[in-house]
Amino acid sequence: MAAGYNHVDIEELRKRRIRVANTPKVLNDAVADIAVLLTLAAPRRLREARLSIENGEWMPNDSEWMCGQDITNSTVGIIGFGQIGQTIAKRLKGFDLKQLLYTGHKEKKEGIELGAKFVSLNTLIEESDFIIVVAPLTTETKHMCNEEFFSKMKKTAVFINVGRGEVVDQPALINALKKRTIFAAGLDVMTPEPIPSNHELLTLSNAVVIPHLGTATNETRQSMANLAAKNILRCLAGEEMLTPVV
Ligand SMILES: O=C(O)[C@H](O)CO
Repeated sequence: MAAGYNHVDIEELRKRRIRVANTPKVLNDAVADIAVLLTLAAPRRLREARLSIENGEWMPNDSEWMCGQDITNSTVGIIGFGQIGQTIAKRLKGFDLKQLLYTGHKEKKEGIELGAKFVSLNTLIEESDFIIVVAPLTTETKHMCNEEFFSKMKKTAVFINVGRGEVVDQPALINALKKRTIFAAGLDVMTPEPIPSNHELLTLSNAVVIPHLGTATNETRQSMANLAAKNILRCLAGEEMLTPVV
């Protein structure tokens, strides 16, 4: 029950003639919502803000205290423009911002229709105030967000990942957050998953980290289960599955 199937050995299954289906589309809205949630939470320093209350450090008389970054009028870059990427872009239109898109595939008319602009990866990294990664894990995307990537980001920029943890060279991200060469990160995915509770990533005040909750709503999990069950029944009946991978 997932859209991504990087955790499944497709070649081996193909060889053994075992059929595989995933559960795309029905989860687009829930994952896009989590992307927007992190795109708001990370720049507004949600983790740090909550901790400040617990630590008795609420400082209402300091006008600069706990200030974050505005999303309105910013430039958001989305890496990966499949169905989830498109759903995120639609939601972000409501924030009056400029959208840059990068896809390893052909430019899609849906992007142009949304008023977004397809650009090179370099342009996206250098010009974005927010970078949202929603790309699947492939041999091309593995560790795509590495030391060089983070070094080209603006110092005030925020990095969001709702795709797969392995798209990011995580030690490079941790380094950038620690040295504050980027402002913050919002992560629904990481390596490994589940992440050990004493992992360094969880100690960083400028990282909002949640445990791969992209599809975790009752409605979406129900739709995913229905789709998976329909695929199984069709497969057993010798019919084409609705969302076949193999
Ligand atoms: O790929 C997906 O569907 C989500 O990330 C859940 O695994």
